[in-house]
Amino acid sequence: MTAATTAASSVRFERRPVVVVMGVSGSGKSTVGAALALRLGVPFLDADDFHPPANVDKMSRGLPLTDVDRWPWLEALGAAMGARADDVGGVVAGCSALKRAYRARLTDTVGRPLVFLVLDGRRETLFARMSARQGHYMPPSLLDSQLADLERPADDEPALVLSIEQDADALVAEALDALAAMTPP
Ligand SMILES: Nc1ncnc2c1ncn2[C@@H]1O[C@H](COP(=O)(O)OP(=O)(O)OP(=O)(O)O)[C@@H](O)[C@H]1O
Ligand SMILES: O=C(O)[C@H](O)[C@@H](O)[C@H](O)[C@H](O)CO
Repeated sequence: MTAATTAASSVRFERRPVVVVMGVSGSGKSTVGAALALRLGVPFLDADDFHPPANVDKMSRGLPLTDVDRWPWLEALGAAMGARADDVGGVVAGCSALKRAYRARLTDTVGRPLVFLVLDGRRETLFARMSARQGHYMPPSLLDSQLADLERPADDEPALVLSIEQDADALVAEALDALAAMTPP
């Protein structure tokens, strides 16, 4: 079942949803975000594609990113989200957005109301999914640093929380239901 924060209950989009699918590595941001964007008929932006090579190199070597590494990356993603939202009225991005300050920076850069869809679940589930995944630069050894950095959205942040202990289709269906209430008919 979807849990919505108080702030999320008052979000209304002018045209189509502007969404950040967030969570730690392995939570399903790319999988769920891409499927959700397809169903909404809006572009999908994967934050993985916005990292400078130095960030990817660092993560590949098993080193967690710092705030300094993440600010320019968040700003680049936020700017691209704002441009897509201006063009087509909505956009879905998949981005870890682990800390409150990162979400605030993204929101400021996008320059319009957005909703954070939080993919949350057990460490065991996350570790198993990261370990089973092929050909991704992010090693499972970085999961604990991701969980240590994670600040779950507070009640005054516009967020919907979804459990990853269900399949991706069910997650997308829940997200569509919740977003429908925020979108004009
Ligand atoms: N709800 C789900 N049920 C089962 N498997 C899933 C689910 N969501 C994602 N997966 C699988 O788990 C793995 C991690 O998913 P995905 O790559 O989408 O996560 P991510 O949050 O984008 O990770 P990263 O931040 O590291 O890029 C993938 O192999 C994906 O197929
Ligand atoms: O904030 C971060 O530490 C990074 O963005 C990571 O979360 C990766 O981008 C991604 O999750 C792995 O693919």
